[in-house]
Amino acid sequence: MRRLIRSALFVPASKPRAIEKAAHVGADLLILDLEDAVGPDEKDEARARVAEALDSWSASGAIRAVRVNGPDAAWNAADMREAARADAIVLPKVNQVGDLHAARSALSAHGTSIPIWAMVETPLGVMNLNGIASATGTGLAGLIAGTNDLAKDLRCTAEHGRLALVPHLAAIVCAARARGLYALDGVYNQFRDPKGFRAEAEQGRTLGFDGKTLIHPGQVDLAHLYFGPTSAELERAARIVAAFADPENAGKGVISLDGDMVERLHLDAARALLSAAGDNDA
Ligand SMILES: CC(C)(COP(=O)(O)OP(=O)(O)OC[C@H]1O[C@@H](n2cnc3c(N)ncnc32)[C@H](O)[C@@H]1OP(=O)(O)O)[C@@H](O)C(=O)NCCC(=O)NCCSC(=O)C[C@H](O)C(=O)O
Ligand SMILES: [Mg+2]
Repeated sequence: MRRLIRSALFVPASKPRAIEKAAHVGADLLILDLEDAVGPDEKDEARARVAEALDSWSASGAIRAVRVNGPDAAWNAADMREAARADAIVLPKVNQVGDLHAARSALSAHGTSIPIWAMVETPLGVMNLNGIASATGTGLAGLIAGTNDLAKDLRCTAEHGRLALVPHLAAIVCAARARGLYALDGVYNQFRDPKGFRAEAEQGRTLGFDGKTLIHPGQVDLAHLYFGPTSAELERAARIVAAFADPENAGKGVISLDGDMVERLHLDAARALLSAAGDNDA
């Protein structure tokens, strides 16, 4: 059963202090960024830090990923070589399924089959979601909404509870769910505004995202709070499992629990939740 990924912290590879700090912040996924957080003049120095940064995160318990510069960038080939050391790779601005096949080939040439996370952050990427999400043979693990780039390219504003982005976010979740992939929400830029973060995290959870991408360590605990599971959800799941295990309910398709109708699909969801929570505790 798959583990929970509630928090995915971007860590600029150009910031040694942030790399050091990231090892201890408790994020489920750490994304060492070689792309937008790193200025053009810092790229080579940042890339040279990848191996050491990944090593320094090996005891963190997090999945360690590297976000490379996109296939059109001059830095891409060198980035791919270093990223092949990670547990996973994050590809920015995925426009079509061919981008995933190209990345898979490059990673194979470096002798690795690490999972790929695709950032959906262009109008073309949203339009091609079906094909992108169907590319599970490329080792695709999840979709990540890139809300800053998407808002820029759509020329929409990120106001009114992300009104203009919501249809695209829902499409990303739907594509991920249809193919059994993770779906992670975009970042919240106002990193000193916990109230605004809470509202956006709640919205992301409501839309069905598994977790949220983050830019600051102060956002990790809040992401875990919103992308749960809460202790009440865990207790409820345990009660559902226990109820179906009761010999009185043996073979039943539907039972009554605390005034609710509970079906076997709820039992499956309860088992998945308990298993994922157990994996993260391990
Ligand atoms: C946003 C920041 C530039 C703010 O930096 P700063 O003002 O220095 O923050 P603090 O002083 O509050 O930092 C406190 C300590 O925390 C460490 N820190 C800060 N950020 C991180 C981090 N991301 N990971 C790990 N540690 C971090 C500082 O080093 C301080 O440590 P200490 O000295 O011990 O107290 C900064 O937070 C930042 O650079 N964040 C990441 C920005 C980033 O990665 N951007 C690119 C990814 S987002 C994106 O591209 C999304 C997508 O593509 C889209 O299109 O939407
Ligand atoms: Mg982006």
